[in-house]
Amino acid sequence: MITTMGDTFIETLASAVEEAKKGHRVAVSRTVPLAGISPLHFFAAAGDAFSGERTFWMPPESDTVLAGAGNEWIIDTDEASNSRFMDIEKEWKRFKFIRDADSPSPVLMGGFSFDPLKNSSADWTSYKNGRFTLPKYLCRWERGKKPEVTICKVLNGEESFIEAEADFLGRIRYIESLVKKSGVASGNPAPFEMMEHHTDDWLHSIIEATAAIKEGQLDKVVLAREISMKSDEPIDVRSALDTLIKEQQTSFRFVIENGSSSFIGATPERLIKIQDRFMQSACLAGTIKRGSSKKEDRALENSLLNDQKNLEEHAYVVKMIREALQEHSSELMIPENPGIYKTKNVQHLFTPIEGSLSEDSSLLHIVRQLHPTPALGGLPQQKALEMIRDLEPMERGWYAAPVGWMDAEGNGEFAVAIRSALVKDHSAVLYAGCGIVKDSIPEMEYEETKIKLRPMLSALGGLKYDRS
Ligand SMILES: C=C(O[C@H]1C=CC=C(C(=O)O)[C@@H]1O)C(=O)O
Ligand SMILES: [Mg+2]
Repeated sequence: MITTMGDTFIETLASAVEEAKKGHRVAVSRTVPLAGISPLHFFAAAGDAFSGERTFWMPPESDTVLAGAGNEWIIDTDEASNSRFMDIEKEWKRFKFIRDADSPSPVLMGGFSFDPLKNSSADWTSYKNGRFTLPKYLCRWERGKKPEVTICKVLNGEESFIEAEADFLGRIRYIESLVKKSGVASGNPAPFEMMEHHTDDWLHSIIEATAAIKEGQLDKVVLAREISMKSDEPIDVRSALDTLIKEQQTSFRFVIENGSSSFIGATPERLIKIQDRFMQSACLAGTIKRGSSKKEDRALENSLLNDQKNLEEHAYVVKMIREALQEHSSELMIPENPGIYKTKNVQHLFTPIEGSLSEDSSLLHIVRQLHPTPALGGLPQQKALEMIRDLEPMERGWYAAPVGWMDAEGNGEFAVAIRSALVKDHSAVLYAGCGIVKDSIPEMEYEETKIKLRPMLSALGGLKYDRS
């Protein structure tokens, strides 16, 4: 662990202080090694000083894990139109980033609401229609590299070099103190009460949706429902995250804290990843359960690969993402037929889409263009959104919306926040939805949502629940 500032960083900091005095919005950062601390340990240990200001991102295969603590800066928006995406990008680009040559770019972590035109629930108010944090401390565990932490400070133009230096030294000491803290053991989740809401209305809405589809009003709509949990004790997000890390290894495990709320989930569905102007998206739609033996699992996989209703659900997603990404890439690579993507609880039809990003495009351009894909909204997009507004008895908040991270060099990744829950104090709301096409059968879609609720139910401490 490095305890001094280092000569080159002193120069870097001095020039940052000067730039800030000229009126630039400067983010100065320094990256130091981070030895002996796992992502979960960091998340837990940072809770003492930064509860409500932590973020966590662990993709499938855990290639690059990010954990942030402390809100050094917030970029957020209440904008209800699609310009919310570019508003965030514009604010991010206002920063002048100053860092040592070998230090990676600072990272912004956060996400967007599903539908700004139906987003007034008090539970979600603080999350807004777009909200990102620039963490004070951003830890990074990258496969094949030593873990490190980027300490980031936004200068206000009034600080002297001496003040800025003292502040940085204090932050380096804070990181050292975290490493020494022992990991907090997970307790067993407390007993809880489960409530399922509007089940009959939800089942009826599927009948209405299939009727509208058969009339030709639209091709597909994704309808979601929520269940809520009340516990005798405050819900332990750290322990839920621990379970998701262990049980949901093929999903993006994320936490976005915001004051007393935590949005947590394990979603298998990537929306878009951009690394060095190469983009990767994924179509994930069409679902079947896992088998209890290898043989049964393969049989279920085969039946999903040949099931017309699920293939139709999936094909609309491929069609829309292909058309959207064609505008941002000259050559896209898309397999002709879907494959299978497995999580602990379900199997999905899966089509990856890849290509290089055209010059004038950016990560948030693509997020704006794709959200919501027909895996979360429907087709045509606007008609499906209207139907969701009309038929769903709840507000989605950030459920099924893009969450992720981006750096200052155009790289980043967003997933869609399904298999997720909003946790606050003693209660949690869990969400699950299903792609409805003309042949959807309400009871079967209901069973599908039950399987999709399992990862979060397991993480929060209960696997079973009964319909009320
Ligand atoms: C909307 C959800 O799942 C989507 C993603 C994959 C498969 C889906 C399906 O088969 O219906 C859904 O489109 C959810 O889990 O809440
Ligand atoms: Mg489905």
